[in-house]
Amino acid sequence: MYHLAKGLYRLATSKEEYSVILLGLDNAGKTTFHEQAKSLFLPDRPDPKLNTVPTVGQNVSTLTLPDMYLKIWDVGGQHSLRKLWQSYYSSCHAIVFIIDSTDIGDGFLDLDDTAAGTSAGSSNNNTNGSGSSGTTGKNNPAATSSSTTTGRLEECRLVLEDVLQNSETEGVPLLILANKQDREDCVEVVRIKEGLVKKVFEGEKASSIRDSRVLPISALTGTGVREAVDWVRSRVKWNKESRPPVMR
Ligand SMILES: Nc1nc2c(ncn2[C@@H]2O[C@H](COP(=O)(O)OP(=O)(O)OP(=O)(O)O)[C@@H](O)[C@H]2O)c(=O)[nH]1
Ligand SMILES: [Mg+2]
Repeated sequence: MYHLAKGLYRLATSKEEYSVILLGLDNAGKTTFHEQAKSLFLPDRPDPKLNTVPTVGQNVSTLTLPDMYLKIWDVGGQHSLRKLWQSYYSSCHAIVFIIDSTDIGDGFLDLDDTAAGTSAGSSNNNTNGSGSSGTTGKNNPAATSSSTTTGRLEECRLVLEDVLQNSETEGVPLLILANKQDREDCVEVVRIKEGLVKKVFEGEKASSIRDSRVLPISALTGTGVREAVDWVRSRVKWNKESRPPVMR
């Protein structure tokens, strides 16, 4: 009788739990984003700790959303730590890839384009982002020149491609966050979509076309963090047949 009652109680009170991993180069803003998400969605609404230090190892928290628990894995992005990421792939339900929009030059891989003789043409993916639908003078693609410094754009591309090419991430929803949009020197989200993201998706195997989106955020001010969590929430549910949640 006790076991039956316990079982019924568990059934009535349990929720689906999904896991999301935060990836991106070191200094991209993963831990800052994680802090803001915790302050919005942990039951005790803690103040975000914004004086972060580089992550070695992992920070984990479980956000409480109305219809699920969302477990966040915030891992270190330093070069030597990236090989550890793959151990999370098979159990994650979504990937959030965070980009420092102030450390990617002008946002276009123009040297690569010139060498390969390609342009950012139509790509075979369903990436659809939000944000402004035009470019400003400050980020006008026409102003691109091969002498423009590209920051860590190429590194970012290679790392993102490596994540997407791993068979264990196939079909997993991907949210790309163009972070640090509060800064004057940031590259706009539309440009990141048209440059880096389009390029990466052009290389993706047709079989692994995934649900994806690019959103602008400022992890430091918290702008866009709620929308990012909302997107992940809806997509892990849509994808639950491929990657079922655990009950908790
Ligand atoms: N201006 C601005 N600075 C930010 C933003 N997000 C993060 N930063 C700063 O960027 C630096 C790195 O942030 P972290 O969150 O520690 O970066 P990380 O991706 O966790 O770095 P690793 O743990 O080394 O992989 C810190 O100085 C943050 O304050 C943002 O949206 N705007
Ligand atoms: Mg960190």
